[in-house]
Amino acid sequence: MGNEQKENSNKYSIIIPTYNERLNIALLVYLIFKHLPNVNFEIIVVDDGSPDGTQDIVKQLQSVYGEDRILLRARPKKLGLGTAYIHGLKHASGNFVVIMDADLSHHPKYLPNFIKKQMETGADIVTGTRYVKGGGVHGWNLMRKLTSRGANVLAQTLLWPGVSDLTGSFRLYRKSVLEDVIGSCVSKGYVFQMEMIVRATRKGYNIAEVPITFVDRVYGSSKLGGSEIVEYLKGLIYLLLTT
Ligand SMILES: Nc1nc2c(ncn2[C@@H]2O[C@H](COP(=O)(O)OP(=O)(O)O[C@H]3O[C@H](CO)[C@@H](O)[C@H](O)[C@@H]3O)[C@@H](O)[C@H]2O)c(=O)[nH]1
Repeated sequence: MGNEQKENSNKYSIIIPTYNERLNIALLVYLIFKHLPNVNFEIIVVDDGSPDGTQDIVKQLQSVYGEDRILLRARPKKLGLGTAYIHGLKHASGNFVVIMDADLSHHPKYLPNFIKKQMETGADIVTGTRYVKGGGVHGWNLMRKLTSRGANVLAQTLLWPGVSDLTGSFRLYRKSVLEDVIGSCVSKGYVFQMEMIVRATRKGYNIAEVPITFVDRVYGSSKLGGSEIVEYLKGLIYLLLTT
């Protein structure tokens, strides 16, 4: 980004929810620092008492990078993705907030694109999308691809949000916008991503998109199960009736 980064006086709070991400978190943090050399940012890890000892690794990373650059805001047990973001947001000191997964499926190499896009467009939200030219998904089996595609097509058809990827979570928000929208969200699990973006469009916020390729995790396993799919369908009906 060259000169643009030097002129960028914003601060970015990167919120990373973790549950059993011991094998991924160090590489992720390394890559974030590598790809944002001239950017003012903090990383906020919201760990839900991961039994694999994710917090021990985060503490080691704090000793390397500093507790002002990596904040650990733990919760005692697994309480869901939506509330993990809310928890992280409470501790964010930046005027922009990035939300991304810990498992490297959201590659930090895209972070400069999010920042550049926001600065060029003045958007309130920049959302990573797998479903435009230049974006994609790598490493999912057919069932997972169909689930994601189906969830998006269903939501596009019923809710008309004008955003191509409703269920992705790699996003940059103006902090004030995130605080405003998050307060009206009721979802706690994965459906939270869709609710956020639908409510933001209904409130008239300006949303830009950047293509990303989502690469399935190498280490650990997805926490997306059948119960999350049922919750998604319930959430979709709820949004249909209330927005
Ligand atoms: N703190 C906390 N973190 C959690 C929890 N559940 C999951 N996470 C963390 O949230 C991130 C995403 O979890 P995954 O289980 O890896 O998600 P996924 O199945 O790959 O789903 C991804 O893609 C979906 C779209 O297809 C997204 O909807 C979803 O948010 C996520 O980005 C990871 O960093 C994981 O450790 C929780 O209850 N609490």
